[in-house]
Amino acid sequence: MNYNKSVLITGISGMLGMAVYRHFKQLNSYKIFGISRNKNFRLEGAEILIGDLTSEVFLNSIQSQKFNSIIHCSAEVNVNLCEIEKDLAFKANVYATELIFSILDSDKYIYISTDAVFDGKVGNYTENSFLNPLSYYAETKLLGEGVVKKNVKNHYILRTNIYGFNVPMKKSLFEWGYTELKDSKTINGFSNMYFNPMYVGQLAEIIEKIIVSNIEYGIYNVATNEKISKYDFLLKIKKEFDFSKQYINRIEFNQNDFVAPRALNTTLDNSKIRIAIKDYDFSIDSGFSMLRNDFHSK
Ligand SMILES: NC(=O)C1=CN([C@@H]2O[C@H](COP(=O)(O)OP(=O)(O)OC[C@H]3O[C@@H](n4cnc5c(N)ncnc54)[C@H](OP(=O)(O)O)[C@@H]3O)[C@@H](O)[C@H]2O)C=CC1
Ligand SMILES: Cc1cn([C@H]2C[C@H](O)[C@@H](COP(=O)(O)OP(=O)(O)O[C@H]3O[C@@H](C)C(=O)[C@@H](O)[C@H]3O)O2)c(=O)[nH]c1=O
Repeated sequence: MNYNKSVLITGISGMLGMAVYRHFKQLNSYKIFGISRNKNFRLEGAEILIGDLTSEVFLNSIQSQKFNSIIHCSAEVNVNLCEIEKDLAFKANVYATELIFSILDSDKYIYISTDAVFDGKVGNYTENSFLNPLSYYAETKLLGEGVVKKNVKNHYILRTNIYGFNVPMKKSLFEWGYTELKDSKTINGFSNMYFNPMYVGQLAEIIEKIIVSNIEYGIYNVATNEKISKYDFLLKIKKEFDFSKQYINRIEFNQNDFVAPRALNTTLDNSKIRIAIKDYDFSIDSGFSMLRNDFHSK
């Protein structure tokens, strides 16, 4: 098949990368490229380029390829690990971003950032709110934003907080909550930690809408409309997947139990993206219903 549009997805084997791949694949109108370090990684309908994004040699080897869009989903997302292994975090989240955005050629670039660039003291942050990352992971993601702005004008920086799942399951928030409840374990849910969780399938759809639109380049908060505590989010998982017998302790987050500092209220004001992308359902319930469908058909 001859496609006239191409998209490169970094971190295509990851939670968001796979959701983005699945979305673009079913559109059937894009030539899809993906980058993974895993030599055995294959995906139907995608050309997988094997390499490490921290390798200048690798990126130079694919430099002659021109893409219509690059969606940079790769990162080291283990927040506690980033706090301890700072070199690894810097290389994966800042240096790799510098190489990608300075070496690879594309009409549009998308960088996935995080709500953790804010310190969570007030919440309801806009794109212009005061930035104060608490953890080293969050600091590297913010440094990544700087690298993007420095290298290319035609960029979208999307600050978000996402949930989803990998096959086989890994350790992200939904995966952890689901697995613990399935194994009949009692878990602790933080009642004083707030966010606007967005399902990776929702974010994938929004990314496509951004690419095909001509909305202004820059920073966008891509979050759901509603604020929810992490405790209530876990309760939603319990309800949605019918773990009626399991118990979730409603407790307050205690920083002493965590290696890396965490922010308490990273809720984002999503007005800018809602005005730019009209007629999209930014509700948590819509994301959960997509999750339910994807999870049962996995
Ligand atoms: N998960 C979350 O809760 C949130 C995530 N984000 C952001 O969303 C984005 C996607 O996160 P998510 O999908 O959860 O992450 P995952 O860990 O699921 O996927 C990231 C992928 O990046 C790839 N990768 C990491 N380092 C390298 C490297 N040096 N070279 C090549 N590939 C590399 C890995 O693929 P492989 O091993 O195949 O090479 C991995 O599968 C990230 O930018 C993250 O910061 C933002 C807010 C919340
Ligand atoms: C929310 C929560 C987590 N936990 C435990 C289990 C969970 O795996 C671990 C970490 O929680 P979280 O996944 O919510 O927190 P964290 O690892 O800080 O998640 C972050 O991920 C990175 C990639 C981001 O970019 C951020 O936006 C942020 O959501 O803490 C609880 O015990 N109870 C809870 O209520």
